[in-house]
Amino acid sequence: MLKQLREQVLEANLEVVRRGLVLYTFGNVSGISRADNLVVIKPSGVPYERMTADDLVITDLDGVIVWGELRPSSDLDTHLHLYKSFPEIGAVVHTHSEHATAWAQARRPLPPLGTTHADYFYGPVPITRELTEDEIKNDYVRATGVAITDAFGNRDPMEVPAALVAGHGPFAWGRTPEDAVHNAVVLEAVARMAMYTFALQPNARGVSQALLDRHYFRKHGATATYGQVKK
Ligand SMILES: O=C(CO)[C@@H](O)[C@H](O)COP(=O)(O)O
Repeated sequence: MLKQLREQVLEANLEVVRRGLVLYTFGNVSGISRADNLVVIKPSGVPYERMTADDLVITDLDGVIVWGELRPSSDLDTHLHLYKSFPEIGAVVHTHSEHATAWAQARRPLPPLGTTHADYFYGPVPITRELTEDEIKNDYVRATGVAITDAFGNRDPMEVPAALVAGHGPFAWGRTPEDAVHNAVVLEAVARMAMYTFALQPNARGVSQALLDRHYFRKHGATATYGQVKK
């Protein structure tokens, strides 16, 4: 079932390890078939070096397992909430990559300090609110997704395809599993650069709106000019 998507999701899970974003079994990647309303996600706690496309789990948007032998990732309900709230996304990546997690633990949004950030994220990467005790006790995983969507309000999640979950770590997303991993890798890089920047200059300021616009829209949207014209 959904063999091609399972292979893409497996490859994305392996790529976050190769890129140094994931230790042991931390983190998880999923992808959705919008045509079928089915989600393919990593199994919980299975070492990446042993994982195959047959170990992945397929669920519906209510989390009911429709294919697979193993238990799905323990973060499944966060992924499902993001798919239901952000209809344009096709994949979700969660890691505990060190620099992005440091910002999440510091409860600080990640400001756009330079053009590397502006090429991918049209403004600050938001930090979520603290969850209530009730949310933590009764529904932590889904509430994590709700806190992410609360942090976006009316902002377009495709313009800033990531969020930092307070006291936890980063989530990133994209149109495909490959695209979502790319965003997670860049998020970690800009989080690291921002830490160095503040170490060197504690009063560092963000890029101007003009520079943010120039860099973001050269790569995204109808006016994009970056790269090659597709033939
Ligand atoms: O953030 C967490 C747990 O809070 C996860 O990243 C786990 O560390 C990985 O869980 P599985 O996806 O293997 O269930």
